[in-house]
Amino acid sequence: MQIEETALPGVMVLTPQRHGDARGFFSESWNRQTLQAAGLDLPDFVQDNHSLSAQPGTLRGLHYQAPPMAQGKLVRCGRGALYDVAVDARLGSPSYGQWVGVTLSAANGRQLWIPPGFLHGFVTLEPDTEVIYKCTQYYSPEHDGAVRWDSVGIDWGVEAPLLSEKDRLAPAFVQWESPFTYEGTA
Ligand SMILES: Cc1cn([C@H]2C[C@H](O)[C@@H](COP(=O)(O)OP(=O)(O)O[C@H]3O[C@H](C)C(=O)[C@H](O)[C@H]3O)O2)c(=O)[nH]c1=O
Repeated sequence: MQIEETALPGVMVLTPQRHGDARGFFSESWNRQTLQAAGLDLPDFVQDNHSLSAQPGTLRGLHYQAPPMAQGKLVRCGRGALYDVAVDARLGSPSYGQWVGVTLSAANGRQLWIPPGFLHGFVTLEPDTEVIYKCTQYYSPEHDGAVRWDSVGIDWGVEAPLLSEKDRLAPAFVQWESPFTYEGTA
């Protein structure tokens, strides 16, 4: 397991080992002990999500669930490729409003760990991209929210992405009141 920090403290890139042979490869996509041995102790996951986006240039985000249903997410790509983005939304954080983006693909096997308190969004880079992610809290529509994709200064690499109605109507980051507060940890 390779663990890399990003420019945003707390947001990490995890790349599990792949055991290749003439058939293809085998990889343990999630193993708590492996991460603990590497010094990374993530919270428990309670829900796995899986989405398919048929068109490249599909953008889902920027999303969050407010406390007490805030979600940490471990995101990976099952098919295709995506540019995955996290934004620090914790009021009082030294990196508040800052973002980081990582290309995740079925080919590179990279995963992005996004702690609670961060907005999450992605834009797909290939047709029929499938995104699979583990969440540390259950889905709660009452706590679900969105911030406009183009209001944080993120370089998505697309001008006119395919958006849901919810994402089209989301408030801009500067108008949005974050429900998250920074607690002095990464
Ligand atoms: C998130 C979620 C959604 N749903 C239902 C609700 C809707 O009927 C349908 C599509 O939901 P939504 O349009 O919110 O899906 P995305 O736009 O992919 O949203 C997700 O994409 C971003 C990038 C995320 O990080 C979040 O997990 C989530 O906000 O699935 C569920 O049944 N369970 C769930 O956990």
